[in-house]
Amino acid sequence: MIDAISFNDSTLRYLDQRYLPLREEYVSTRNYEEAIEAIKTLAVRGAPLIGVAAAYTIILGINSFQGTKEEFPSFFKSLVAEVEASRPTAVNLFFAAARLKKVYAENYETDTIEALFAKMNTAARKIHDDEIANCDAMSRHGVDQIKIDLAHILKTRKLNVLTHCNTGTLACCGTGSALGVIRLAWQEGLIERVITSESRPLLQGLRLTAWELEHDGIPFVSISDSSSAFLMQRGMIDFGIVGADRIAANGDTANKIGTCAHAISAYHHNLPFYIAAPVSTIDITIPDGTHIPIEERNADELRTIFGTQVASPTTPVLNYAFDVTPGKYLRGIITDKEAVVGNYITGLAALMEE
Ligand SMILES: CSC[C@H]1O[C@H](OP(=O)(O)O)[C@H](O)[C@@H]1O
Repeated sequence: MIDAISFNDSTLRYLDQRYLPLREEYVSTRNYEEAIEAIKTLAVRGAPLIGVAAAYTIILGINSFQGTKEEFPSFFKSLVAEVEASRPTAVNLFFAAARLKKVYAENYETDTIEALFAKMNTAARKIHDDEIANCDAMSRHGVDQIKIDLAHILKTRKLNVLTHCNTGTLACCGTGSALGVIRLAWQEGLIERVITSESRPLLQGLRLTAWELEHDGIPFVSISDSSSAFLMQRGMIDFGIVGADRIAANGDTANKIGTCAHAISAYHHNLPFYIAAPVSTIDITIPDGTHIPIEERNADELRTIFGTQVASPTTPVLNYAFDVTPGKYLRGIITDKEAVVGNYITGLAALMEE
């Protein structure tokens, strides 16, 4: 499997996704500020992987601490705040920070600094291990749901699936969320072809998902984001499945910009459209998608294409990195615990109580 991120010998190592597929460049760092910059610039990206990167970044930070035990609380508080400010939408980042803050709160008074740091290291590694395991569980639940919902097509042929952005190993550490479902469905002989939309402006679909699918030998074709409705109209897409950055209690889901258009088109053509995301992406504290903070990114991400100026430097731009798909457009939300279909308010609440 692709080695997207690892942490050994107090060193964070990651595959810099900004240069894929043309360059496979690994970076190793012990500097937490460099790690924060890697999250901000999408050198590492993808909601689950951002959570893992955030956890390891906090470990790099505490490893750099030189003060006394009494000085640690204020250092730790500002360190976590810096990490949490790196990207606002993917709730996994905050989930990971909360896990480490919990270790701190439960052990600071009683432990030595060394013992506390060892427990935080263990917690960070567990977040990583859990995200890898989540992929396998999500894939199983997702394929089982597809076999139910698309049985009428599977009687006579394999399926063509649309996916958006990148939700594979580069985003999830394991086999992937939506791409993990697609990978397992391919292994089980259910997939004819994957259609991956480019995912402007940073082209996670055209660059990263294409690279992962090519790596696996899975047949695919890349399309412009605006092509999906036309392909659905022509019967070239049987269902869609994408990842998520934050899922509200009612199933409204924030994901890469462009997702909502795909979902509405699928709904119009009566095609199933799924979200695949670990439970660590569900934010049960917010009732609906209007409460999800949507990251706005630098205008030059639109005005240029990987360093080449394509629009006037003064062109006004709106560059939202995510949009929110209302739950009513979703056939199901596939998680590592189960596939939630139908009433998301009760289904997601029940999931969080398990
Ligand atoms: C399973 S990754 C979830 C999510 O993360 C991506 O965003 P980004 O590339 O900006 O980190 C995209 O929204 C994926 O669907």
